[in-house]
Amino acid sequence: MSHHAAPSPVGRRIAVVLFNLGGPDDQATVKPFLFNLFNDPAIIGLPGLFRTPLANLISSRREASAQANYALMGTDYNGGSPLLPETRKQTDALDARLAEALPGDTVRSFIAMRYWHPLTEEAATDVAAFAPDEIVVLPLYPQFSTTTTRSSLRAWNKAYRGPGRSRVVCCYPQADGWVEAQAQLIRKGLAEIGDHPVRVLFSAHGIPEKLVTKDGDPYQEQVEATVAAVAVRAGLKDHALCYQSRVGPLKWLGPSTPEAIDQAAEDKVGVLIVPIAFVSEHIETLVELDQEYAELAEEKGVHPYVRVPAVGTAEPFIATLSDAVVDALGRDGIRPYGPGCQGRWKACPCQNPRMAA
Ligand SMILES: C=CC1=C(C)c2cc3[nH]c(cc4nc(cc5[nH]c(cc1n2)c(C)c5CCC(=O)O)C(CCC(=O)O)=C4C)c(C)c3C=C
Ligand SMILES: [Fe+2]
Ligand SMILES: [Fe+2]
Repeated sequence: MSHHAAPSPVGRRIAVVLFNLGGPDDQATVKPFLFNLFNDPAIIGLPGLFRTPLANLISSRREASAQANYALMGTDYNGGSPLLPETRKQTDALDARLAEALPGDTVRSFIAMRYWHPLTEEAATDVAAFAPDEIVVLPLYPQFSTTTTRSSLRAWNKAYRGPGRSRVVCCYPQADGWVEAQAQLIRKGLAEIGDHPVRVLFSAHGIPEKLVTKDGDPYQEQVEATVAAVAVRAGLKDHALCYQSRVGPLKWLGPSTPEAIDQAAEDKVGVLIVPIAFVSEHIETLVELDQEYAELAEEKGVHPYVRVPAVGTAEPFIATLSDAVVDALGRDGIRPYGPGCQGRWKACPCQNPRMAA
């Protein structure tokens, strides 16, 4: 780890651009947020002529139930998403760490959300005004997917018209601090549970299966790589991977998280559930995992059902983000951070230019 680099004599201006999905600010912005999501060709792969009316239809149809789900997170978030405030905590921690790691440079993080404010286009304007010498693009998605990181990368490349030399971190599925942060949280969860027989259930956000089989999306491969690394680090005996948040008519990656909970019921084990593709708390952890699936587990007699928090500002995770920035400044192009894929992930953007553009 290289977070105590020598002071830079040049005093560079460095912009770190962090990608995430974004979430509504309040109940009124749930629908336009959903519209932006479903109008993304990375989410619905149809020409705009068909996609845009469909996005209108789906966002209207889902509005009321999505609003109700956002409201379940309580009044702290105005009936909207905690994603932006949680992401700000991470950028504050990252800026503090980078100020130490790169003394003499002026480093600033910018949040670029894909579907709600601060949108990628706004971040691009802010970064241009900062007039950086160097730009490091760093997704808050450890695993690369065409639906998340590539979609944001395309939006960023289209929007950014300012100065600076750019490097892109495509992914960091096995970065040391990321894996360590997960392992620490799991050990703590297991200690709280004590002697009950329990399965560690890694739950990742799903994607349609054909993105992997037909389009070569490396997401599944990279999620599996994270799970393998964390399972070794935490010394797990009984663990499984499943996929949550299925939407729409297509076949998604499986097994689904509800199916995995059924399996735990059959096997008469409790569940320690671990969000493995999200780095902060939001509707998919606070509502789907903590409320919907907790109820399902209760119904099925899966006990205990305990959920590990997302890594958030856990020290080893912020160290990974900071080290990834320092590492990226020392090389060119688009690369993963951490134990490199060394060609193991065929579709990794560093091997496969089609994935990166
Ligand atoms: C690894 C992260 C994510 C992947 C991959 C992803 C793919 C994906 N998502 C949808 C549809 C929805 N996602 C929604 C919310 C949401 N998704 C992610 C992350 C990934 N999505 C996050 C962090 C959030 C939370 C935002 C928040 O407000 O807190 C939603 C809206 C909420 C809901 O109604 O459940 C939808 C819809 C698809 C279709 C997809 C891949 C094709
Ligand atoms: Fe999603
Ligand atoms: Fe790679």
